[in-house]
Amino acid sequence: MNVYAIPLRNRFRGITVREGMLLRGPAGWGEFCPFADYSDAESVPWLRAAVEATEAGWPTPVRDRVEVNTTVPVVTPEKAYDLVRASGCRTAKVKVADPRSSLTDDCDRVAAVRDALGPAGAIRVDANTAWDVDTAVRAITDLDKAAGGLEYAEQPVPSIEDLAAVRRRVPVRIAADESIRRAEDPLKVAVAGAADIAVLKVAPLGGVRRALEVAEACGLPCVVSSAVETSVGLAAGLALAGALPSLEFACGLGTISLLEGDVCVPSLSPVDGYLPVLHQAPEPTDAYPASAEVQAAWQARLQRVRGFS
Ligand SMILES: O=C(O)CCC(=O)C1=CC=C[C@@H](O)[C@@H]1C(=O)O
Ligand SMILES: [Mg+2]
Repeated sequence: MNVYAIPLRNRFRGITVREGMLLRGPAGWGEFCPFADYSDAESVPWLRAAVEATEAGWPTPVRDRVEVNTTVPVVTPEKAYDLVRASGCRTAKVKVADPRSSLTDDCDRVAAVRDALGPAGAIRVDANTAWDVDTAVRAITDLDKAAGGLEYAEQPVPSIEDLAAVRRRVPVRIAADESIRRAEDPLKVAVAGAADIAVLKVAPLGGVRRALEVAEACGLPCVVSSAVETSVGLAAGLALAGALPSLEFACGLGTISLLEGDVCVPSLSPVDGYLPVLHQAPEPTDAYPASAEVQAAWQARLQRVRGFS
């Protein structure tokens, strides 16, 4: 059992260091890494996903590689341009609506990403629930213009009803992320009608098999996205993307470059915009060990979450 602490290259989701635990079992390695804002109860699916990887392994895939997007944090337009060019990806997901970034900043970042991708590239934005309906309509309209066309806007507003309201008022596709991953029962979320695309993350949904059930239940095209894990957790995301019956859009699994380093050598880093579907997570090294204090805190968290399940 390893506990890692890996600095992020740029602040992302309000964090500057990614921490988590790597667990090993008969089927291989799994990753347990709920973000700090997930309660013990909310972390139960994250543990189930790790245990699926260590005890059961993953279902047989139907494809052997997955196209991925590069993820652009809240950075300057120059940096956004360089990140996209360096990624080799044809799709970029741009974080917007951060408290440290105005709509004009967001439009400038998105325009720089268009320059970097060229006209054939696809740009999606993710507002992580930050807007109300009117703000979302205005912002999506402006961002769509700055991007020369958006592929979709991810979770512009918090509630399903508001997603539906925004969707009726903009010509851009709407994707649901938090509405699914933070729902009490993701199998029962009625996103059809409120969104065009479902974003699925293996860990908060409780594993690859469970995420496949959510995909079937929601009846929407799916995009598999990471929870900014090491290559061990990314392999689980790739197992889901590999097993989905159909996959129309690039997946948000090209996130290893958000971290300063990885526990696996080589890393699951996209080549020419694609990642391979693996049958098991790659073997981690003990790189980026967390301090004794952080290790103890994760051991305690694991025990508490085990007690919940
Ligand atoms: O989807 C991607 O391109 C990368 C993953 C990503 O953006 C996220 C991962 C984990 C937590 C999130 O705040 C964020 C998201 O909201 O999609
Ligand atoms: Mg999102």
